[in-house]
Parts: sequence; C-alpha cells; structure tokens
Amino acid sequence: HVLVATHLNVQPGECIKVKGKIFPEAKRFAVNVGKDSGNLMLHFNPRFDSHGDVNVIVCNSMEDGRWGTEEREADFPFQQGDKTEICISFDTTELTVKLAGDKEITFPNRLGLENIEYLSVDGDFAIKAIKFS
Ligand SMILES: CCCO[C@@H]1O[C@H](CO)[C@@H](O[C@@H]2O[C@H](CO)[C@H](O)[C@H](OCc3cn(Cc4cccc(C#CCN)c4)nn3)[C@H]2O)[C@H](O)[C@H]1NC(C)=O
Repeated sequence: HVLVATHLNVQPGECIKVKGKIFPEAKRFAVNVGKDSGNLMLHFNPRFDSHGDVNVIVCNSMEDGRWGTEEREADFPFQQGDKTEICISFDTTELTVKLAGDKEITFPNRLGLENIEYLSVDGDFAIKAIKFS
C-alpha cells in the first residue's frame, strides 16, 4: 500500500479528497474506502494496462474479503504522468466519485455502511495530499 488510514469517521455528505501524481509508466492504481481492508464500500481502480483492461476504471465492493460484481466505466479522465484529484463522498444509497473535468461516477453503497473508517491508496500513484472536508 501507498497509504492506509484507519479509525476515520467520514460521515455521509463529507468528501475524501485524494490529490497526487500518476506515475509516467502507471499500469494501475486503486483508492479503497470502507470499514476495513476486507469490507470496502468502494475499490476504485483505474487501469491503464492491467488484467487485460486498457484505460478502464473498474469499481467494485468487497464484503468479508469477497469481491462483489465489478462495474466498468468507459470514461477515463486519467493520463499517465498527470496530476489528478478525486473526491469520494457517499450517502446510504450510493457513493459518488468526482473526477477531473467535472466527470462523476456513482457506485451503489452495497454494504449500507453509515460511515467510512478506512482509506487505502495502492499502486502507481504518488500522493500529494489527502483532505477530508
Ligand atoms: C474474465 C474472467 C476473470 O475476470 C477477472 O478476474 C480478476 C480477478 O478477480 C479481476 O481482477 C481483480 O479485480 C478486483 C476488482 O474487482 C481487484 O481490482 C483485484 O485486484 C486487487 C488487488 C489490489 N492490489 C493492490 C494494488 C492495487 C492497485 C495497484 C497495485 C499495483 C501495482 C504496481 N503496478 C496493487 N493488488 N491486487 C483484481 O485482481 C478482473 O478485473 C476480472 N476481469 C474481468 C473482465 O472481469
């Protein structure tokens, strides 16, 4: 992991902002939020070239260590080597990921968690700042 933050208490409507730079030769990176590493409301996984996916954002959830059903997003507002910022917020029904260029992705809140305690960032990404607002 590049970063793991635990014992958070992010409430619905609040925003987790992750700012950083994508490696020039990035294959993939991931931002995970949820209760802990085995219970993720959202695994947000942009793939530049990974698992046979090219320039696809794969989103999924994980419950008790088991992956849910993936959702793939064709919009891919990421470039290798670029700085980027994503903002994750949620309510009881869905998560919203605000991306560069006013792009937005939603994902169902399958676990029905009422707060986010866990954040991790993995992969080919250099974190500049994490902001909770
Ligand atoms: C077609 C039949 C088969 O279907 C495939 O089956 C695979 C296995 O289930 C799925 O792949 C899994 O997909 C899951 C989401 O669902 C997860 O992303 C999981 O990765 C977890 C994971 C996290 N980390 C840490 C980390 C994170 C980010 C960067 C790095 C790095 C680096 C230095 N370059 C490391 N390592 N592994 C992935 O393996 C494929 O999508 C799926 N494909 C389709 C089309 O369906």
